[in-house]
Amino acid sequence: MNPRLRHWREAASVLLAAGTPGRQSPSALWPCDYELLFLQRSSRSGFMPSAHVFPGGLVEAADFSAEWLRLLPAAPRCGLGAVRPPPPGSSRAPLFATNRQQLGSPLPGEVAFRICAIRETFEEAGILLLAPGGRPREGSGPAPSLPAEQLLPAAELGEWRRRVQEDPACFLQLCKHLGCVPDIWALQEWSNWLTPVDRAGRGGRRYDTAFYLCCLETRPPHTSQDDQEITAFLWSSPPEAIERFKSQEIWLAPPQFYELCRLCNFSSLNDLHTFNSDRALEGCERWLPVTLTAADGFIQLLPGDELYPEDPDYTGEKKITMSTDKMVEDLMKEDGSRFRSPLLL
Ligand SMILES: Nc1ncnc2c1ncn2[C@@H]1O[C@H](COP(=O)(O)O)[C@@H](OP(=O)(O)O)[C@H]1O
Ligand SMILES: CCC(=O)SCCNC(=O)CCNC(=O)[C@H](O)C(C)(C)COP(=O)(O)O
Ligand SMILES: [Mg+2]
Repeated sequence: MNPRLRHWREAASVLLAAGTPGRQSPSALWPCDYELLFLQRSSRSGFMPSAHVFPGGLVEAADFSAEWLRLLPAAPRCGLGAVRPPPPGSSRAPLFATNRQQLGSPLPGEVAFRICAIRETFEEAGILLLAPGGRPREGSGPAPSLPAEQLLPAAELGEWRRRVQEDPACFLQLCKHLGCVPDIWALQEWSNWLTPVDRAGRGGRRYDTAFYLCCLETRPPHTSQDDQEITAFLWSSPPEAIERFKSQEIWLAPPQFYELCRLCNFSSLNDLHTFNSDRALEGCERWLPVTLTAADGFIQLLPGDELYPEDPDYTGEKKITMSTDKMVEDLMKEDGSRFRSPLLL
């Protein structure tokens, strides 16, 4: 078995952004013309119960099925643009760089992870991110998105959703039935996060998650939680979501919080899309947060932070823990940490 896979379960997640033209921004300080989809996990979940996350989940064998190659365009990487080779001395995040053919998978990882994120978005939120079949979608702007309710009557769509939840292979059957394909071209690489060693879920599970960004040119599509894994949904602009987190109305794990802070650099959906169309060509680094236990709380260190270890313990086998007698606030002053307020873990 690939040693990497012993430690992490491969997963994909999508930051789904939709335009809100004309909507009065709730904060004059933080105007924003788009919202993001958050899903609240069940309180019974074995990993991050009740947290607000982006749609996503484990990659399934069906996401790597050779049958997708009959539906998707025959172009290299199914028409996905090539990511620039990493500069000398650095490497592409292993999740994206792994040679899937050597592992016996006919589909490149960059295609299969996108299919996974799109399938999970349908299962968890009832949103179908599809494009007409046959050839890569044209145009480089935000994705037009086909409204699911125009593709199928609601009852039929609900039945397909139930089938896909039971058997991920049914997602391919649904696409065939509709003459559509997962809109893999609308998903751009955004980031790659490893679950920290000390934050593993029930049974020690840790995830290696590909995060994608998908900007829809339309308003937020019809959304409905599955009432199983997901108990509620929320469309919110990044600054609003941060306010909700600070007031403890919602709880976000550090990766989601960090990504929201990055998104606050963009008040316009078009600017965000344009920025990431270029940035995505650079590929992603794999980030492992490392916990530093302070006298009065915890800090999650990230690559680039002064205190981030040079050789982080990726697997937890070295049993290295980091602790200090200092207070969180003092550490943050010293370190010039990117987080302006302590995270409540
Ligand atoms: N009613 C429910 N309550 C809590 N968790 C649920 C659930 N139905 C499904 N799940 C969990 O949701 C996860 C599936 O997520 P996804 O499809 O996004 O990968 C599984 O978690 P585990 O992986 O912990 O078993 C599954 O057990
Ligand atoms: C304090 C708690 C933490 O810091 S845990 C860090 C959790 N974040 C991650 O592991 C990275 C991103 N993970 C996710 O977005 C989700 O966990 C998921 C999409 C992998 C969930 O998968 P599921 O199969 O349970 O839906
Ligand atoms: Mg999930």
